[in-house]
Amino acid sequence: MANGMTVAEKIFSSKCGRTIRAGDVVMAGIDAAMIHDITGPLAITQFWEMGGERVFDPQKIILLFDHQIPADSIPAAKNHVMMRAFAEEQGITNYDLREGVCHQVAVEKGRVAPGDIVVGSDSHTCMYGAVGAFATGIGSTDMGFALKYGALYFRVPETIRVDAVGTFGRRVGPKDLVLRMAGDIGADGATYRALEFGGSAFSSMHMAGRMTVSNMAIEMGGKAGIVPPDAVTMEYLKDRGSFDPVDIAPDSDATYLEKRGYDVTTLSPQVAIPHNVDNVAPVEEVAGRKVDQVFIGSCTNGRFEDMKEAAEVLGDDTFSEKLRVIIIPASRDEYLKTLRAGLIERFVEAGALVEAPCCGPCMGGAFGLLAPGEVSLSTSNRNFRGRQGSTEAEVYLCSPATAAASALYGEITDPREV
Ligand SMILES: CC(C)[C@H](C(=O)O)[C@@H](O)C(=O)O
Ligand code: SF4
Repeated sequence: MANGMTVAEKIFSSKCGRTIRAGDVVMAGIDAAMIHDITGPLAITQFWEMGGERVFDPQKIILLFDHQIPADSIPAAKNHVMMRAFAEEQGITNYDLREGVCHQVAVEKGRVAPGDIVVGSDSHTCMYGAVGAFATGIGSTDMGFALKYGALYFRVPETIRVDAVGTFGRRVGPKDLVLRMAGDIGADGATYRALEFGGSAFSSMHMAGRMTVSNMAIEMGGKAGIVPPDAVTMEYLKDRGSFDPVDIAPDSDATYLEKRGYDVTTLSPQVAIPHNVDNVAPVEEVAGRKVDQVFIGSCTNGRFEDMKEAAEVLGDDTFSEKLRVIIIPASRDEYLKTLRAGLIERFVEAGALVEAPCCGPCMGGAFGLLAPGEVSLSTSNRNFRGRQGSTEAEVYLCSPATAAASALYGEITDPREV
């Protein structure tokens, strides 16, 4: 039997100071805990109900506002007031009303380090696996406990290893790869497993792409989605904080529950078809379907690289008048990069509604809701019934390139043909 360890086993072993294997149940310390404007108030209430007076470490709590910012209702505004009062009372300084989507901000501000164990009261917390953290979403009761004690019980997950080799073709990229994975693994195929990503296609992938892939681990049921840290990770993190080097590279003889391989050279743009994230087909199969709204943004695909990908497809053209195009860089930093590159002007000129950093229409909470019968094409991560408004509406998921190409014609379009 192999004796080597996976990244997840290495992270837990290093945190617990002894050998930890998949299947072990351990109480592990938390390096960071993230709450946002929707789940934060619930977690804070749980914290109080557990007799919480002071949080375990104000420096390790991250508090962000993104789902309903600016407030779209009086209850949302009250939540914001409660969250701010909590931050001030507890001396939490890692909080900001203006920065953007929680996951993007947590990573770009250097709040998460390789080898960390991080929890967030949001399912896409798994995105921090892109910098080599074991990061996972938890419920509000667990978060109340984590805020108070700074530790939680974990059952260390078994790992599914996914290797990708090859070079992406023109206008094909990480989102197409992760949609294909979701199609193959299934929406519950990795339930309570860690996904560990590797291979040459990952080594040469920018951090934005790694974040896209790790972000969607939960869409396969994954507890975590980890890209072992390498030179690309350290380069990304170098100006964002000081990080101790950690040796968490998986062993060559690590025990995996399953191994999967992809050659991205032959991958075509992929689309998730309503109403399941694993109902995935190559774009050719759905090309021509009429679209009423295109959304380019979210924690999945709201980074500058995504904006650039969309802008390259747009070129000097104009978006179709037959649909609404909503573009939202995921954070203030990503917005500024997009602005300074002249892309905001280009998008607005082309007819897009460019909004300030927030979750936007991703989960149909704040704005950009769909009417019955309407069709959305979105670079976000979920397309279940009712996700972006009416339960009678349809949501397709795709890459920024496919979204931009489709926005040009008002129908699902293969970006390689633009
Ligand atoms: C509101 C929050 C609990 C939710 C999540 O956990 O993912 C949201 O961010 C989403 O994408 O559906
Ligand atoms: S952008 Fe979408 S998926 Fe990401 S945290 Fe916000 S609502 Fe959730």
